[in-house]
Amino acid sequence: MVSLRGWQSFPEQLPEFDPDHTPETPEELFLAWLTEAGEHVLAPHAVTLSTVDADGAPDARVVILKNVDEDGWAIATSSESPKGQQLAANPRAALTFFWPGRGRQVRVRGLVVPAAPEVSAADFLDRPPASRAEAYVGHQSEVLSDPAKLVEAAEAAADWVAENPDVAPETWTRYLIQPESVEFWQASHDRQHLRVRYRREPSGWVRERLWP
Ligand SMILES: Cc1cc2nc3c(=O)[nH]c(=O)nc-3n(C[C@H](O)[C@H](O)[C@H](O)COP(=O)(O)O)c2cc1C
Repeated sequence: MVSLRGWQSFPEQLPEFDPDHTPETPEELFLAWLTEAGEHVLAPHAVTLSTVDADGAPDARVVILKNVDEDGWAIATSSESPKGQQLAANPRAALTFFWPGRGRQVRVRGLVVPAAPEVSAADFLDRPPASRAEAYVGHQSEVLSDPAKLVEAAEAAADWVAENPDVAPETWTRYLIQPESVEFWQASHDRQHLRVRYRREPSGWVRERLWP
């Protein structure tokens, strides 16, 4: 039996965070934390996307954050994937970033809207050819009973992309998570972890400290 005790969670030296002096918007603070994390950890833009299926059961997987601006926090995937179908039925999601090397977590909850088709197409065409071909392979999360079929489909997808470099599949979708709340969590070695939540109100963002 592997012992799960005694493993170190965070480095000795944790970054500074002053919860009483935060920017007005969560996007500003997030981008500062993301940039800082990028100097220390791999894939700082990898994020757990949680959705809910038609039976109300939660589901979660890691995706890549593509952008953050006033339109929302962007991720991209196939609308035919399980997560795409879940978002069509229930357009709510959570994003969870965790950067152990910085002792930081960011949690985003909100509504999800698909970006305009031309934005999704631009997202797709911006991908390297191998990533575009990967998307054309399709069948994401279906059972693969014969691995030879994947090799065949990958070759056909690569040929298709080479012959159609300007075409994007209609199913490729950029989704925008529009936050209702964003919480920042900073580990502290005295266990009085610092938490600040931004909550969207009609008048703007409300910032509040949370008990750890
Ligand atoms: C680091 C990392 C990044 C990933 N990025 C994406 C992504 O941006 N889009 C995507 O559809 N899947 C991405 N995946 C794969 C997903 O985690 C998942 O396996 C796949 O999308 C199927 O999810 P679903 O069955 O819930 O739809 C990534 C996986 C990892 C580990």
